Amino acid sequence: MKQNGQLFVISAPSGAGKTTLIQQVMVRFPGVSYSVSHTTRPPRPGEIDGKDYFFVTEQNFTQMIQAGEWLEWARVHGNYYGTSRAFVEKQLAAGNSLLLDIDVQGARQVMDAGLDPVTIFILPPSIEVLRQRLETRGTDSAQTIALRLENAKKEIALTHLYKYVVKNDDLTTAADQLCAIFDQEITSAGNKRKSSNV
Ligand SMILES: Nc1ncnc2c1ncn2[C@@H]1O[C@H](COP(=O)(O)OP(=O)(O)OP(=O)(O)O)[C@@H](O)[C@H]1O
Ligand SMILES: Nc1nc2c(ncn2[C@@H]2O[C@H](COP(=O)(O)O)[C@@H](O)[C@H]2O)c(=O)[nH]1
Repeated sequence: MKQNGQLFVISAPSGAGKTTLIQQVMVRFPGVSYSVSHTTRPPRPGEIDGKDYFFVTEQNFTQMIQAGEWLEWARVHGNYYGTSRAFVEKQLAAGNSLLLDIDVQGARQVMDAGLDPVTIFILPPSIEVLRQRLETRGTDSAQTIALRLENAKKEIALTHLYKYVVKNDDLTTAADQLCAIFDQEITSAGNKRKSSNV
């Protein structure tokens, strides 16, 4: 596949703050588009179909697995999530850069797909802080929070797979660090393109 755009992959345990941080990156880097995932999870209050996720049935999702339509997919915290292969390939071939907010299982599939992603893991200050953030957000049941915290420990054990790790303790500091990574990677890809054109 011809690839001119850059692919950024961000993963984090649920509640670490990646959605909050990604919103800040999107404002500061309008040339990078957010890849809207598909999920079988029910929408949270305020979530919009087509903006936050494409909300699909389990039947639709599994049909798309069989048809090979996912670039990556995974069962995360009891629901299916996936990224459309056609969407990503079309955007990258058109020279557009994309940001994927996906879990560790999906990130591993993208790392193996030959798309040379810039991989970033957002780390919470501690499991206790993660619990407080999920409880304060108030979007998940106690049972869901317990499951997400258990999964967080397994995800944090895999941070070594990522090129960058950003700890989200103070929000402004973490957002600045994340933006510095985007700045550096976009500049470096631009320099590579220039030198290959000489
Ligand atoms: N640095 C921070 N300090 C304090 N609270 C924060 C910080 N970053 C995010 N939060 C809050 O923590 C909660 C979880 O953040 P957010 O929804 O962005 O997490 P997430 O990683 O996207 O979770 P999920 O994967 O479940 O969607 C939110 O209520 C958010 O406002
Ligand atoms: N493998 C994939 N993981 C995804 C995708 N979209 C989101 N996610 C991850 O799922 C969890 C839970 O998200 P939530 O919105 O239900 O809190 C989180 O880690 C996301 O990063 C995807 O397309 N593929």
